Amino acid sequence: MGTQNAPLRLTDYRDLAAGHVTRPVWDFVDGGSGDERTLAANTAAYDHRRLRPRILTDVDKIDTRTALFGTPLATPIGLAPVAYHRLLHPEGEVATVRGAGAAAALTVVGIFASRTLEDIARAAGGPLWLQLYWLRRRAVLEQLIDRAEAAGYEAFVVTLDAKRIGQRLRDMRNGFTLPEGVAAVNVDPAVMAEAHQAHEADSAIAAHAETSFDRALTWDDLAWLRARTSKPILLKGVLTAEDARLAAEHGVDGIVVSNHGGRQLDNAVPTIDALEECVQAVAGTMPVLIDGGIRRGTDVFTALALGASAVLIGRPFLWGLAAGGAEGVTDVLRLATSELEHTMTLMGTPTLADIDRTAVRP
Ligand SMILES: Cc1cc2nc3c(=O)[nH]c(=O)nc-3n(C[C@H](O)[C@H](O)[C@H](O)COP(=O)(O)O)c2cc1C
Ligand SMILES: O=C(O)C(=O)c1ccccc1
Repeated sequence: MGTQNAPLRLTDYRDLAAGHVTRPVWDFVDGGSGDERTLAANTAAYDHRRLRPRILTDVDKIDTRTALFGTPLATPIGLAPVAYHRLLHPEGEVATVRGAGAAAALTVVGIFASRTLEDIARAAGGPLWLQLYWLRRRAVLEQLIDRAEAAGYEAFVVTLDAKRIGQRLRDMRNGFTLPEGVAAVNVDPAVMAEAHQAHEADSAIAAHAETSFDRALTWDDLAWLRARTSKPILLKGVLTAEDARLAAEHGVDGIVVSNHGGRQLDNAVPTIDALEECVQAVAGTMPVLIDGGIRRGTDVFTALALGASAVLIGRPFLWGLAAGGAEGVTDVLRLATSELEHTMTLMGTPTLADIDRTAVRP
């Protein structure tokens, strides 16, 4: 009676979303790089993790609240930075943050957002962070940092696993280009125009990175960013203990264990398998977030048990956005959080602080 198609799990939103976007947009969102091995491995790596539930603990009340850098969050599940939300919904990032706000969840807005940082901030009901790619034109970065701070963005996430854009065969075959009216409106148009001229033949996405990203960047350059903001800085795309340790040594405030949702280096390690060595390397000195392949409350739980402070979801919220705009995003976040609550109840861990390494079989 009309409820047969009601989504009961995050992946049900995938089916709903498919009918709302064109084939090239679907492929851009759904696809990964190379043979999509890491894309598949991110979710598969959760399949064989086994949980160790405890009995006779008081789970009458379940509490998923947490905080990052002093900002309270209703849920440890936030939204990963994604370019061009207007590919999925006419309101784009404005709808996304309205939806996230209704769930009091964190949104990491992408540098290639398709709405202005200020419009997004006005629509937001929850905390916002801004993701940056390290553009060769540092003046553009500087301007973005100032604008973001003025608009109330609370932290910066620098994505470092995209020195070049991964070899995304689906986009190459589709000759993927941005539809009319979808653009990276926060980045100096000159940066984008340069990219366009230089690499007309590539997918529109690969073209950006080819000319505008700074591939010569090293650890020493982080001092430049550190000097430009007193807000927390997180590095996204860390997959090894070595780099987690270097991040801690270079004065950043957090890391995001990520392989870019299997869209960059194919055969990169699944993120849940990389998490523990990164957590050990920073030894409690900073929050460690993780993204990639999280599709279930049990996946969120596993990541928290292995030491993550919070998790980010990418494609699942895009499915919600495509299928139902702001409400769809809220629904996805609520469903994921209620699955986490369900897992916490059955695991015997009433608060996030009760979840530890012993909850997952080695
Ligand atoms: C369509 C799409 C666009 C993305 N754009 C960006 C981006 O601009 N910057 C970034 O740091 N990560 C980007 N990502 C990667 C996400 O931040 C995140 O790492 C990934 O989606 C997590 O995996 P999941 O989709 O399996 O949850 C993008 C991912 C997707 C699916
Ligand atoms: O598609 C992506 O994953 C991504 O990170 C990106 C990079 C450059 C421009 C647009 C998106």
